[in-house]
Amino acid sequence: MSAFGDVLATADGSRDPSSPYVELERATWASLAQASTNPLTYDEIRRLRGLGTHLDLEEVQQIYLPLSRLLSLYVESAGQLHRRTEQFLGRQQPRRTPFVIGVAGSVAVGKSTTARVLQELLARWPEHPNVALVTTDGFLYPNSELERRGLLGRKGFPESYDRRALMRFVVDIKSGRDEVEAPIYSHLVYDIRRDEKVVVRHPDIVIVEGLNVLQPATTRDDGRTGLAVSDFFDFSVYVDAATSDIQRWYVERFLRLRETAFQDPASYFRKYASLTEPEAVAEATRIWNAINGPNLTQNVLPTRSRATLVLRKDRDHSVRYVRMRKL
Ligand SMILES: Nc1ncnc2c1ncn2[C@@H]1O[C@H](COP(=O)(O)OP(=O)(O)O)[C@@H](O)[C@H]1O
Ligand SMILES: CC(C)(COP(=O)(O)O)[C@@H](O)C(=O)NCCC(=O)O
Repeated sequence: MSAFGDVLATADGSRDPSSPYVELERATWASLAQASTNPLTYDEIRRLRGLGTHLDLEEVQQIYLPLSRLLSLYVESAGQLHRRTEQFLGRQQPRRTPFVIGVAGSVAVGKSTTARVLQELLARWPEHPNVALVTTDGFLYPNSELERRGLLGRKGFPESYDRRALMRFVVDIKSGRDEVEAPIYSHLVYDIRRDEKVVVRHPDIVIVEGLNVLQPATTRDDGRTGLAVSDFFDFSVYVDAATSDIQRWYVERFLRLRETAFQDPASYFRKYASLTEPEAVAEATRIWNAINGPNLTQNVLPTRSRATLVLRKDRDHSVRYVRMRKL
């Protein structure tokens, strides 16, 4: 890690005035919920629980609602800044580019759940109803290409993605193109779906969720450093938890999938459906130790201090504190 990285690592979580972060304990953060106008009815919040099997109603109200309000403030300010900048430049481009939010974190930490809840909540504000969600797994190379590159056992590592295509996607969004397509990954068949794409049309906000969205730019063969997708983010959230908890959530999810999705005859993981519980725990632990754990340590965790905001979870997924960059 660079000297600068060390400085940030020490500052992580600090309430020291010299830290570039401000940290709010759960109770303080949750108290902001009362001040936020709630755009959802109680029933609508209840329906959100369908997104994550164990998503707690209180958690949505106390943590995700204030977060969506904060994000909404940022979107509003970006609109104001856009108008003033256009005025300054003597231009009159009426439409600002979509506001792009990156959601990063380990496999099984709860990125998809966080991103889907934020999508639902943000879309309730009339100022920005069109909120698109794109997951970066669509940008993984197809299995055939991963095999050709010797990367089948490294799905989720930075080199397993078509980073050029992901960058193109984000650049197209931030250029203000009306329609942008992204490929789709199927967890069922464990490969890219060649027959389908997701089309993002006139979004107000785009959430880009994935393991590696905060990866810094890589140095190219000619020695020049390129751009990183996060250079085009207006805001980023890192979903964080202790590694031992994340590993447990991974194994628990694997056990649940064994009883549900893995039963599907089309599932690539059909072979796991017939495992006994101890065998399933052993297999999930093996996959964690071989792929997702090392990827977390080597690639994902080092990007945490690049996020605008960190949601730190406790062992039951409840958010213990929120840490954000000072403005
Ligand atoms: N806020 C939450 N409260 C309770 N359970 C959660 C929460 N977020 C995620 N989970 C559970 O944790 C597991 C991983 O979540 P998921 O969103 O699929 O993670 P990721 O997208 O990071 O792999 C899932 O089983 C999910 O139901
Ligand atoms: C598809 C993933 C790489 C996640 O991708 P993301 O959406 O974060 O870009 C991950 O969920 C995964 O399946 N990891 C590979 C572990 C394995 O090979 O089973």
